[in-house]
Amino acid sequence: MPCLSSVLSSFFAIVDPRSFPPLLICLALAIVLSATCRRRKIQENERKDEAPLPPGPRGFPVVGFLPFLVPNLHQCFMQLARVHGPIFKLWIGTKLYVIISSPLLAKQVVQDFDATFANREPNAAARVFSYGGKDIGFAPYGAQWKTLRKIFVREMQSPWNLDALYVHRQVELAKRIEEIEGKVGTPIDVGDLAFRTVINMISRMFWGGTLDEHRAVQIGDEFREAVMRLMTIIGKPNVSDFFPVLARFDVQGIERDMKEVVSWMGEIFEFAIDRRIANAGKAKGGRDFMKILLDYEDEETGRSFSLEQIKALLMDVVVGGTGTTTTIIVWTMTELMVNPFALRRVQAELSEVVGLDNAVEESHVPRLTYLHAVVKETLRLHPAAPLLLPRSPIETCNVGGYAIPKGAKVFLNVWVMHIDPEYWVDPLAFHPERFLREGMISADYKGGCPFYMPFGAGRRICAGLALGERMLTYIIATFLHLFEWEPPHGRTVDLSERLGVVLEKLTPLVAVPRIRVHHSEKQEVGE
Ligand code: HEM
Repeated sequence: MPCLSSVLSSFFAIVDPRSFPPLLICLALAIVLSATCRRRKIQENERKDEAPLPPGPRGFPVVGFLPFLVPNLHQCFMQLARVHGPIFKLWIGTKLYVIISSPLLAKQVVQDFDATFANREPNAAARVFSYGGKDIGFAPYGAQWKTLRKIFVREMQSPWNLDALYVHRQVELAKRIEEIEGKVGTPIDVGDLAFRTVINMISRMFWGGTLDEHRAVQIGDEFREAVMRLMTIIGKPNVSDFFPVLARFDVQGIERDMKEVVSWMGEIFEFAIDRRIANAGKAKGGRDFMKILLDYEDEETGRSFSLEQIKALLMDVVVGGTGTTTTIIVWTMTELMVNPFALRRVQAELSEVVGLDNAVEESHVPRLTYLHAVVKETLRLHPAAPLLLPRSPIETCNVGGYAIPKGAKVFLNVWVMHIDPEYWVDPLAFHPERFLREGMISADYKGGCPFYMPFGAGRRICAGLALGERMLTYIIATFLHLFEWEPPHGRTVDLSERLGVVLEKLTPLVAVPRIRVHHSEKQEVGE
């Protein structure tokens, strides 16, 4: 919900007061009444529970803190934490938001009270996106979420299955390499390149090569367009979320726009599912993701996944998996371009482990120790989701001596924890070596270290971690092994950031590739 301060202006721009005075008066009354009732109810509960609500800025009547929020919420929340402390609250309309900025309190949420906080409450756009919470990312904590997540994490992304699907990642990466070779010496938008690599890898792992090449390429392109549109819609602040009483009016048309894109993507998914069923048995490279979903039958009830559940999961993967992975590829390349010493060290390691006569294989990746440290350091400074995905406790819970009421939206500002000087030496410096020290062994991606959680933690930790990590390291290693990357003549690389749906670079990373290892010496990809 970036740039929330624009909500009111866009709201009043849509609902012209001169043309709808009675409607406007009714809406205003409804807002005031519902805001007052909701806050009073929560404050009464507070008296009953005795624990106070966390401190926080006062804001205006009715709209609360809404007019004061600025873009780059993670930074805005850091400033507020300096004044109000490591746990503070904000009222925005009738919704209560709680922001946690200290590893010790975050640990209570994702470890001590993990089950209570493993719930999510999707906003209006996310409800449409997830077919009413039938996916993994926005589903409430419960049996349906557990089953889908179990199949996705344990079966679809088991090491065995990911190994079996390696050929698809290899084929897609080889295509991008050919493309880069055709553009050597000319500037390339690295974000666009990374995005196309990731989305095509993901699509191919789903359809398992059962679509003909032309249609597969077309689907990749269509997804790219749809994902971009979806990201813009999801990122728009929505007055329906702050005043649920207004949700039925969809005053900004956000739900309407979301329904349009979701139904468009749904049609592509249905086409691919039909083709997958028709081509059963023809898939190459192991059990593709779609087959696992289509074959699933619950052991006790014999029930399979519904079409909507499958489409909702596909939305998570196509949208949740691409933006995050792409932005981390871009940030890693950016950091290496401004830190030539680290770049030289990564490339020296690649020369040693992979060899100058070979292409990178995924089997090389576990031995690229320094590259892993570089990626970890990038994820520390530029976590793709700096506030994670908001949690919503299923019952009122006491954290750090404060009550977090049932239904409040809780953000963990991991970005601030990743640069907390109490836990990190010289926290703002890009220094991958810190992850090679012995004491840092616990700072992995599994969420056990409360001051380092780039993939989240607890039951709701990223469900695509295994796949995301594989794609990320394989793509970066290949780009850096085969090519040298430099900014175009006279241009510098900057590190400014922007929080949209993910934390991305404010300006695109444009770089000029030059051959480092020659194509003729590379291994052929066997499709
Ligand atoms: C570098 C890549 C990625 C990063 C940094 C990343 C990060 C995250 C984070 C921070 C969360 C929220 C966790 C929390 O609230 O505790 C999340 C959730 C999620 N991610 Fe990822 N992610 C990445 C790649 C992927 C990929 C490739 C997929 C799918 C193939 C994926 C699917 C999901 C899903 C489904 C959830 C929701 C989990 C749930 O609510 O149970 N992610 N991710």
